[in-house]
Amino acid sequence: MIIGAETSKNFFNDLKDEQIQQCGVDLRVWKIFKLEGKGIIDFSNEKRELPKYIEIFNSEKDECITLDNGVYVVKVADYIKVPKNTAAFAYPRSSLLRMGSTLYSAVHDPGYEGRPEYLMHVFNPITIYKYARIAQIVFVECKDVRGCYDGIYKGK
Ligand SMILES: O=c1ccn([C@H]2C[C@H](O)[C@@H](COP(=O)(O)OP(=O)(O)OP(=O)(O)O)O2)c(=O)[nH]1
Repeated sequence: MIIGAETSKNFFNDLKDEQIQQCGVDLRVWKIFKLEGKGIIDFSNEKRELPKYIEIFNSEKDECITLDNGVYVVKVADYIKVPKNTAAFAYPRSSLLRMGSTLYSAVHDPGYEGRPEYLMHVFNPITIYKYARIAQIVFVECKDVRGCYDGIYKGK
């Protein structure tokens, strides 16, 4: 079952009122990166390597950036704490889709905390202002959860 925003707003530290939606919470841009080089992914994570992240935008320092068509990684400004019996999924705001860009999200695991990073694909040039609301995250109750996330992305 989806956990509504009146509860899920408590999974964050300091949200702005505009971020609280009907059943989800809008997430703000913090940093945007271009990728340089290749990634390596395997079964055990032993060989796992991320590409180099080149920071091209930081909401703490920059007013806005215009992104040409391409692929970027976006790190959100909002620190999330996913409860133990809960998972979460982030979706692009429909306004972002209407502008010809999208975000791709993986699963936010029970027990994860941190500022998630999403893949952003720009199909039509877009100007992004600092702390722009670009995604909405929705939390769902989970049964039969097998432990909590304690991987390399926790707390970052
Ligand atoms: O699009 C997403 C979705 C999730 N997360 C956060 C929350 C999640 O709990 C954590 C790990 O995600 P996932 O389990 O998919 O990572 P992995 O590639 O399987 O790495 P690990 O081996 O650490 O599980 O990253 C993101 O940053 N971006």
